[in-house]
Amino acid sequence: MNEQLVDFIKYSIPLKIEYTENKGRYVVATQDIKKDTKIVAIKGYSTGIIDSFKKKICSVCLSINNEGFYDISCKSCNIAYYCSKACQMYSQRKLNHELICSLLRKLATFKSDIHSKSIMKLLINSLSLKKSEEEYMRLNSSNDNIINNWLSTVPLPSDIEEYEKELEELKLKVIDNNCEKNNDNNIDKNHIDEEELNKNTGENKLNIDNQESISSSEDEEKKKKDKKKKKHKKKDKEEKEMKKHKKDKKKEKEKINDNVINENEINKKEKSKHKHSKHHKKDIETNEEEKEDKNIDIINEKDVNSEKYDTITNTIPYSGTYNDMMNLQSHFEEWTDDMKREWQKNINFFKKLIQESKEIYKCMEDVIQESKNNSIEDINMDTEVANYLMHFASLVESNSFGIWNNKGKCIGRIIYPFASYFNHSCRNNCYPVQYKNHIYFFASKDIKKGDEVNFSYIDTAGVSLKERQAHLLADYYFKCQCELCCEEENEIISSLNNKKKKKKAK
Ligand SMILES: C[S@@+](CC[C@H](N)C(=O)[O-])C[C@H]1O[C@@H](n2cnc3c(N)ncnc32)[C@H](O)[C@@H]1O
Repeated sequence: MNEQLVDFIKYSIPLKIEYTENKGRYVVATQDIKKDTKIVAIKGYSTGIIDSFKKKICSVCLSINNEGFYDISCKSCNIAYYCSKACQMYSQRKLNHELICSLLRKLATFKSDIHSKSIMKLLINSLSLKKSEEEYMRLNSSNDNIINNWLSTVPLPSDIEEYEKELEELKLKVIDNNCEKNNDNNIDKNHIDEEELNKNTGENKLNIDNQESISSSEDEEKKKKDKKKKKHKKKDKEEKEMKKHKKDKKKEKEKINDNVINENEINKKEKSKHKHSKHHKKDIETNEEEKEDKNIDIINEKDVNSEKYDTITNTIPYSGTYNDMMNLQSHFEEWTDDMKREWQKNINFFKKLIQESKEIYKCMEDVIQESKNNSIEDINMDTEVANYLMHFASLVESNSFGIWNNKGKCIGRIIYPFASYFNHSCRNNCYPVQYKNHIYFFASKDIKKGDEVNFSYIDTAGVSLKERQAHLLADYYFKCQCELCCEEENEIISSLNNKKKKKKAK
């Protein structure tokens, strides 16, 4: 259990992982850390975005569009939205989107609670990442090379540059083709046909070398008309969305005015109330309402652009692998039969769903086989898929973080495998801040070499021992053994003992 699951030292990060029986693995400082220091930035591995927010967040780099909607999307599933063509291409080429495209579409139509659906989505996304990892290892034939940008969910600036270059080349190719085919030879390079480009970057048919040739001038004419029509349609749609968005905003403002609180006040209130960002089931279930009890640090662009939030210093440059994620703690063994029964409907659906993609089903078989250490003939896939999904659900509940928009709504969940070794403490010495696909841990006080580094999963200010313990048990399935809880418990025990002694003495 005490194996070094992430090599912090390799990245000059002053942390290591240790283990105790009652608290499991936890993070320890290997040198003194000053208050307010950025201790580490960790990349996310996999996400489960809630469908109703799909247009507000780039499914690759997790940029949130707080003002409007992203309009680049996978036309086949209409589930994955992107902030840029580079992210769209990244999703197709490196994240195996086409393997899960139809699964995501079907999952969106399944009637279940958003909590369970986001877990199933997270598992599907993770399985496609596992396929990417296998592909990468096959091509590089070395496990050591696994520590590579290639595996990370988010493209690095260099990846985006590479794709943008490809996109430029693609543009030039299309222009060249047009020039060759068009006798007039008077196509303005700056007015590159977006449709043409989309055709070549579109889902499931991204093949730069295999460009369609341009047909006769009649076809050209027809294409132009179609294009105009499409443009009008798109414009209409955008206008409608804008109007709706404005209407919603107006309503929201009216609501705020009703309460005689302005937006600034709300933000201020939220910021002071919600410090941290671990999330639990309820966050997802109640995401449509303003939440009472979420822990979130909302950071604005100005802060984000400061050095404090760079992803170079003290950063682990890869997000871990599927196995790193599955190595995390789950509390499935403590699930009651009732909890298992609640999942039955999801299990039946999920079993059928994954069979729709041969590759993903095979991947599922492999991971189950690996976890059971048994030959596939001796495995009852029906039972094992059910157990695997519930075990995964428990793992997600214990380890995932909420993704929040600037209104404090939980719009999805994310797993950062290497951030999951931080234990909870009601007397924490660090706090996390999330931005895009990274989580940053900052010291909230001076930390001494050898101290445990921990953050608070819940709001603890002014909350009694009994309430804190009940909250953690109900939402995170553990009895808190932090320093503060142990101290307070000991105080209660010794005062009870004193009372008993006094009674006896009388
Ligand atoms: C995100 S994980 C933290 C890493 C975990 N200890 C491990 O070994 O993987 C959360 C789990 O760690 C354990 N844990 C975290 N903080 C704890 C605490 N203060 N007291 C007891 N157990 C704790 C609980 O089992 C909890 O479900």
